[in-house]
Amino acid sequence: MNALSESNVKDMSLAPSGHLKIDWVKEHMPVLNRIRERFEQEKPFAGLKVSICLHLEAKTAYLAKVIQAGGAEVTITGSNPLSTQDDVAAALVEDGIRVFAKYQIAPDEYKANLIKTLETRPDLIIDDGGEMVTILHGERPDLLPQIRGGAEETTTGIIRLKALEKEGKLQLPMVAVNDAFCKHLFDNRYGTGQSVFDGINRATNLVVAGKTVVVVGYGWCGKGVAMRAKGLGAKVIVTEIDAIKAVEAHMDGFEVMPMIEAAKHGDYFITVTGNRDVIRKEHFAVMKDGAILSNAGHFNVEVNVVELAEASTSRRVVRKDIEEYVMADGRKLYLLAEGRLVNLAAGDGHPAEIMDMTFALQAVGLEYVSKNYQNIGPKVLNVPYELDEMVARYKLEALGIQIDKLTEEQKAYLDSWVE
Ligand SMILES: NC(=O)c1ccc[n+]([C@@H]2O[C@H](COP(=O)([O-])OP(=O)(O)OC[C@H]3O[C@@H](n4cnc5c(N)ncnc54)[C@H](O)[C@@H]3O)[C@@H](O)[C@H]2O)c1
Ligand SMILES: N[C@@H](CCSC[C@H]1O[C@@H](n2cnc3c(=O)[nH]cnc32)[C@H](O)[C@@H]1O)C(=O)O
Repeated sequence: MNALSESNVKDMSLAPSGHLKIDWVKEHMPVLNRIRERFEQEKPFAGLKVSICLHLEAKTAYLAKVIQAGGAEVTITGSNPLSTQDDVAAALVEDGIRVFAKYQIAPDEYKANLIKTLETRPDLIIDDGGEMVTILHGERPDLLPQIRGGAEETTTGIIRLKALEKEGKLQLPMVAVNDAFCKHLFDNRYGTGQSVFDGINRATNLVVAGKTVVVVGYGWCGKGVAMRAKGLGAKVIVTEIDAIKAVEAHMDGFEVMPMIEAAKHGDYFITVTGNRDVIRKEHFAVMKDGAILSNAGHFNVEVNVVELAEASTSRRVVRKDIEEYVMADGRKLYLLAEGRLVNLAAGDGHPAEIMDMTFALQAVGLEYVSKNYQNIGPKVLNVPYELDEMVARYKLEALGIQIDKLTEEQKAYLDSWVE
C-alpha cells in the first residue's frame, strides 16, 4: 500500500503539527500503550485490513497506529465533517495509514470517503454511530462478505445495530464498546461533561457562572454535562422524557421541567439525547435574546436547524463556530458548530486519559472479534467482562492506585445463603 498516493487529505505540509499532537496524547494513554506493546509482540492483526470511521483527531490517530502496530493495514475516515483535524490526517499518511478525510467537507464528499474506506475491502471495521454499517447493510452489501466483524463506539450506533439485529438483517458480529463499563461510565459522563464546556468556552469566550444551563437528556452524557455546568457555577435545568431519569436529576439537585418551560429560562442549551427535534420552533419562539444553542448528541438533528433558519429573518457567522440567527421580533439566537457535536467540532474532543480507556476497549474488542468471529456469528455482543475489568485494572496500575482483595472468609460469606 502507498498511503501517500492513495489518500485524500487537505495538505501534507501540516503533518509536523499533527505528529506533535499525536505524541502529546500518547504520553497520556498508558492503557493503550500497554496494549500496543503486546500487539507489537503478538501481531494479532497480521495480514488483515482494518477500516476505521472515528472522529479523526489525535487520540483516534494513536488508536489507528496501535492497530497498525498489531500488524494491520489501516485505512481511516472521519465520523463527522467538522471533527477531522487536517494536520493529524496528514501525519497519519506519513505514518503509512491510508486516510480519506478533510475538515469541513460537503455531505457528498463525506459519504464518498466512507465508501472509499470500505472499498479497501477490510477484514475488520471500527465504526462510530453506525456510519459504515449503514452503508454496508444498505447500498453496498457487496462489500460485506469478507468482513469478519467490528466494534461500535457510541450509544446511537448500538441502538441502530440492535434495530438491524431485531429485524434479522445484521450480517456481522459487532462489539458494543459503548456498553462496556470502562466506556460509558467515563467517556460519556466525564468525557462529555468536560469536553462540551471545552468546546462551548472556546467558541464563545463567555462566562458560565451565574447563567442558566439547560441540559436536554439526563443519560450518561447528560449527567456529566449537568455536573460540570453546576461546577462552573451555573443554575442547571434538566429536561427528560423518562420518569426515572427525571427523578434522578431531581435528586441530584437539578430543576426538572418540560422543554417549553425551560426554553424561557436558558442562557445555554446543550442537547445530549440521541433523539431528533428536541429543540424546535415552539421552543425558539420563547427563548431569551442571546440564548446559545449547542448539541453534543449524535448528529445535527437534535436542534432542528431547519426550523431555526425558517424562523429567522437573517443569519451570519459572528465568530468561528458561532452562527447568529435574528428572529422576526429582533431576538438573536446563537447556534454553535452548526448544531453538530460541539465538543469535537469546536473543541478537541474528550481528554486523552478518557479516550485511553475507550480506545483500549476498541483495540481488545476488535482483537476478540477477529479471533472469535466464526463462533460468534452476526450479532451485537458486549465486550467480555474480563476485558472490561482488565482495562480498569491497567488504569489503576497506571494511576498508582491499589485496592483491596477479598479474603477467603469474605468470598465464602458472599457466596453463601446460610450465614
Ligand atoms: N459528544 C460526545 O462526545 C458523545 C459521547 C458519548 C455519546 N454521545 C452521544 O450522545 C447521545 C446520548 O448518549 P448517552 O450515552 O447519554 O445516551 P443515554 O441513552 O444514556 O441518554 C439519553 C437520554 O436522553 C433522553 N431523551 C430522549 N429523548 C428526549 C427528549 N425528547 N427530551 C429530553 N430527553 C430525551 C433519554 O430518556 C435518555 O435519558 C447519543 O447520541 C450518543 O451517541 C456523544
Ligand atoms: N457520527 C456521529 C458521531 C457521534 S460520536 C460520539 C462518540 O464520540 C466519541 N468521542 C468523544 N471525544 C472523542 C475524541 O476526542 N476522539 C474520538 N472520539 C471521541 C465518544 O466516544 C462518543 O461515543 C456524529 O457526528 O454525530
